[in-house]
Amino acid sequence: MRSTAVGGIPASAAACAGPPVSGSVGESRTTETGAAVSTAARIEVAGLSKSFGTVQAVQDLGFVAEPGRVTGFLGPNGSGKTTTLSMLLGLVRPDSGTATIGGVPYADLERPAITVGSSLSANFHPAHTGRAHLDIMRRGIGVSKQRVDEVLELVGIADAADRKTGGYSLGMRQRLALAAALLGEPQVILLDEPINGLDPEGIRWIRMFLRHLASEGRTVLLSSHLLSEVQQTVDDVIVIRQGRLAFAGTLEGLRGGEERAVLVAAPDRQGLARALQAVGAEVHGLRGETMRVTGADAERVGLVALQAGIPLTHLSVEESGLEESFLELIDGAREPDPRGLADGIPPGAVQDPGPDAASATEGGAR
Ligand SMILES: Nc1ncnc2c1ncn2[C@@H]1O[C@H](COP(=O)(O)OP(=O)(O)OP(=O)(O)O)[C@@H](O)[C@H]1O
Repeated sequence: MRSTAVGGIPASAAACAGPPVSGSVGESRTTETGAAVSTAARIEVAGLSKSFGTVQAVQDLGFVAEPGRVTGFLGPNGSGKTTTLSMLLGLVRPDSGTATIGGVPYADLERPAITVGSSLSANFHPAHTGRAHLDIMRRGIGVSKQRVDEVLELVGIADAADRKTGGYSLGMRQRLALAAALLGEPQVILLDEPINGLDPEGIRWIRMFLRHLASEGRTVLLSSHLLSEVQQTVDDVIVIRQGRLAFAGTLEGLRGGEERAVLVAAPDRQGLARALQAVGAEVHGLRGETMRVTGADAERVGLVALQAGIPLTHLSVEESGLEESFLELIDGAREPDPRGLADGIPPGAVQDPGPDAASATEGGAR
């Protein structure tokens, strides 16, 4: 079957549907679009630590990334994201702790390259064409030649398939890395900085694409050092700082659950302020021509103005303090949020560290 794509998104869920995940069976639920979700594709990291010489790259890290959701794995440069992803993929052996997929370490998965797709070690030979690169990879994991054409279509680089990757732009390389990750139709997709280097159209495309993959019940985990880069894509966020968990939970949780103020402007500011205070709202003064109001949502503010006969020239909800919360977490000004942490790590997520958590080479995260 050759997949048809509309705006880069597969026309049907079947276009990218993959085989069931090997490993533990687990409970099942459905996504908002009705796709089946199995905990067999859940990523769980518990008590994970890794040092390189004197550098403690990852320290007692624990989080869960759920199937059917896009999870952003965020932290500044050098905070341990790649090391963690490498441990999940069995490329780096943890000093302690576990990193599992459906409860099973990568190296023990029945068909690891089919269960998990990753862009982590995306190294393209500059003299190879995109198609040749994918063809070598598909032989390694044992999928059909036809699948190469399918993934080239899916990621929108079919036209460049027979050009050498040495001439690819960064955006094209990102798409090729994603194509490689999708070759085995995996239920779990790990992407290292997939948005970096994409143009605005590419960013819009990858956001829709990743959301589509999650809507099919897949687990999508993507790293980034910029919240702004991923905040329109992710459902959940994991923030790490100096190798330690700083936050795990939903975007709303990261925002801190704080009320978002309403910004309102009217020629009769005094009258509007009085009318709002009369219903218990707080008026916090002016931002230019605009008043900042809490204790009433935008609908209520509009209604109060209408009832007072005061025409409005502006009514909006204040931008959230999401970026500020994130920056405070990563520069250490905000303490790790126990509410967020509890959100992200269900009871029982912590497991005994197993000596065989990774069997592969001690190659390092780079
Ligand atoms: N193979 C290695 N040998 C020595 N130190 C390493 C190795 N891999 C990673 N480190 C160190 O571990 C720390 C975490 O690095 P890591 O690459 O995991 O961070 P990161 O969050 O992915 O950073 P970036 O966003 O810059 O890619 C850094 O101090 C890094 O220098």
